[in-house]
Amino acid sequence: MYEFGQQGVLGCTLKGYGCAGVSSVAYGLITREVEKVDSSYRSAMSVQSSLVMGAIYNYGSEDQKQKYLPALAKGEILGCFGLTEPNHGSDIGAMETKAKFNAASKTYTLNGSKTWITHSPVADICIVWARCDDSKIRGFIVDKKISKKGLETPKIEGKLSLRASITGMILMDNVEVPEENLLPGVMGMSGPFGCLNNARYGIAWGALGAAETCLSLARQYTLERKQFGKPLAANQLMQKKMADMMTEIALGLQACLRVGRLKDEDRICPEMISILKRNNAGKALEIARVARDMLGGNGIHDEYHVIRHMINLETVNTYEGTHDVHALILGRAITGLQAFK
Ligand SMILES: Cc1cc2nc3c(=O)[nH]c(=O)nc-3n(C[C@H](O)[C@H](O)[C@H](O)COP(=O)(O)OP(=O)(O)OC[C@H]3O[C@@H](n4cnc5c(N)ncnc54)[C@H](O)[C@@H]3O)c2cc1C
Repeated sequence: MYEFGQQGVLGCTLKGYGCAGVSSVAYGLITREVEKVDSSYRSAMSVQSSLVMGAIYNYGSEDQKQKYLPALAKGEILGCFGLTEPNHGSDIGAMETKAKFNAASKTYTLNGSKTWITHSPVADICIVWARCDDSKIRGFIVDKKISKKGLETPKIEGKLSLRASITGMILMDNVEVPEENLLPGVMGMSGPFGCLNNARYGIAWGALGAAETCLSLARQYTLERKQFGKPLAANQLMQKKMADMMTEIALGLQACLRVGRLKDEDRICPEMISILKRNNAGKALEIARVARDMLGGNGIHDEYHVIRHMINLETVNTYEGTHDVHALILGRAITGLQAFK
């Protein structure tokens, strides 16, 4: 993360606080390049940039911004974003984590658990979303230095996808958070969803980066590998597979470019992001699966990398709104009927 910080890519669309202030298209191009290497690295960048820095930048007080954003931008401290709970993933609006205000001590007491949280075991701060006494969802900066008592962030073991990214839980048993660590600028689900929208946009670009790597590896492999006396790539079937892959990648990138430009003009709606995230993550996963097959037995070996991308993309297709939940969001927009409530 420190190296990302040195390169200026963390929170790079934000203005001030040591951030680069580049366009959404530039941010997308960076996530694409990073995910060509591994989806875990892009996840690290997305969480720190969109989910943690984005939350503080958009909803934080000036003091919170001054205190946390420059250090997060340099990668000197690490953040995580605690939204998903053991009993609530897609239906996160029903979250159970509670925040109770104590007028005497001017603190909030947090109780509940979050799971599948990228970086929670190693994060310095956790953005935690919780339900307050008035039933409204609010965001908190849980600073591990300040709110130690009752806070645990165990690692989730046994993960076969995004193996270069550490994932854990956030367990809160009467954790005291000072009032000044409440994010004052937002109330309700628009808080977490605003952050997720930006992260999903980056994922849409990034997933195609992983797909591009899979196409490139499959191309190289089938050019070199000979069966039936000629390179595998000389077969029409192989060429059609690669033509389909390239077509989906090219169309997906064009859509990212268009939405990125609209985003910079503040002319997007969340459904545009749902189309992009759902299409590009789903298509990238399909491309990775086909590429894996094109490498035959070698395709399952980590030395050839395709299966690593494929298994990573299983997560990319699931987190930040599953493929099917984005379909339901689009279905609601098309019909006016909500199928998931
Ligand atoms: C590696 C990894 C990292 C993650 N990082 C973070 C993080 O940093 N912060 C965070 O808060 N979360 C994180 N997540 C959690 C992620 O966002 C959730 O896994 C995701 O939202 C899905 O929730 P769930 O796992 O509870 O699945 P569920 O919601 O239980 O869904 C299970 C299946 O049911 C389907 N489904 C759900 N509802 C409906 C419906 N109404 N109709 C039809 N089908 C439905 C889903 O599409 C899915 O196929 C991470 C997850 C992973 C795997």
